[in-house]
Amino acid sequence: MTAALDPGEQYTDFTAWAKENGTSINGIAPARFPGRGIGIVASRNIKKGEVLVHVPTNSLLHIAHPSIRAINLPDSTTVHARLAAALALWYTTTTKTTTKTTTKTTTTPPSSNPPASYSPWQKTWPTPTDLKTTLPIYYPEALQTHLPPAATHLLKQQLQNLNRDWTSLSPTLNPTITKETYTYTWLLVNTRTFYYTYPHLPATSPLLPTRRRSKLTASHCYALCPFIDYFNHADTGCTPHHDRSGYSVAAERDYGPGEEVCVSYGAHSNEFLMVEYGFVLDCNAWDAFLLDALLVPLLSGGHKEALREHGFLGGYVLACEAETQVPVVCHRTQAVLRLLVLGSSRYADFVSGVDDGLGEQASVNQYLAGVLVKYSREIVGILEEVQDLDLKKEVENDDQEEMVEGQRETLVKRWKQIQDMINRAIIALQP
Ligand SMILES: C[S@@+](CC[C@H](N)C(=O)[O-])C[C@H]1O[C@@H](n2cnc3c(N)ncnc32)[C@H](O)[C@@H]1O
Repeated sequence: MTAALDPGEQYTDFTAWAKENGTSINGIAPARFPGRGIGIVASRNIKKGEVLVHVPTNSLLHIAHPSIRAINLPDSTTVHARLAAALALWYTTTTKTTTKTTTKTTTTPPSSNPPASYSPWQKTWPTPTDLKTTLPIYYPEALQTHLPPAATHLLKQQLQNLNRDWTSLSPTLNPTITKETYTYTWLLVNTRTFYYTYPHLPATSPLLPTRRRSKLTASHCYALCPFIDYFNHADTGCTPHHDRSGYSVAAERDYGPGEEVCVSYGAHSNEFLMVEYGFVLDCNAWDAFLLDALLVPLLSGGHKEALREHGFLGGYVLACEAETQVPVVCHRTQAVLRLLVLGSSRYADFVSGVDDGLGEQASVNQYLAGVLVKYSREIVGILEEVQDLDLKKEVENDDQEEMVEGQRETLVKRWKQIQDMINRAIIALQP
């Protein structure tokens, strides 16, 4: 069990503020966990099923909140962009006032900003440096170019989304908001929002991002939840719940005093956690490695056409059996391997269910083992390259050097996890 440390005075103030605003906190407190920032610790014995925290609807921050609605932004602005713009306005106003006046640290943001009374919460957000230390979007290019393939793809998408939001909003934003500040608040939204379907609003409401609840997609369903945003992630943790009354978290098992209580952000692989949240878990039942970068280059144009027709092009997953940690490949991978090894007619029999494909499993396994052995050798080279990179030339001072060394450590850790998964799969594929 990792020791929980006193998080500091601003967290005591924040907890008092949350309670004053109707949040009920039961048997837990914020604490600092080395390597994980702030998390939530059990302050007494907790029984499975106990509600640990409830944040009332009027303390949640989402785009239907009056303070966010008051900010005049183009209709086409995404929910993510809208929240990030609000936090950027708020952050810029507060930090500007704070630096100008040494004696007065509070500020009254313009009426379009979230209420000044939110400032005890804001003071507990991770700093820009905290995010720079962990998130691959801030890695130097030398490290970014060595990300595993699925992480590279996720980072590209993240950058596209950020740039789309910034490009559409920057002409209308207050000029004091720089791209750097907007990137920071956009990433705060990315790492701290919870899934929210606006249950306090009627099913058809002009305040819903799609006017009708039935039309909502995941990209519309974001809310910031003060206090609940201090739960760190574990692969099996408490599941946050929301309804008309607000957001809550109940214990999914018993906890002892001093134990960290985590929620699950979802069934995410370590590559997803790394790009979206800036960490990888040592033990992750949902971890997986995408084999697309290994298998797709082996396909001919005709192969790709056939796979596309059946909806089987890409998405080839190597995962681990949750209980035994034995590597397993998904059905799509079994299909593409049959196409590569046995040809189109046997592949067609397999995908149509005429043939269960078990008769040729040994030769299919052998083929995949060969592909994985080759990749395992490549990983040895990638690890050497990453460890030998001269990152000193990427930095300006000792603090930044420490930061990039931490980034390198996470990247090396992830590659070693992939190497381990691949090597275990090679063994499991042997006859
Ligand atoms: C919703 S916030 C949780 C509170 C956060 N630790 C803080 O200090 O404000 C999500 C962020 O917490 C960190 N985090 C969450 N779970 C983690 C874990 N299991 N290990 C390391 N960092 C974690 C990551 O930086 C992530 O982006």
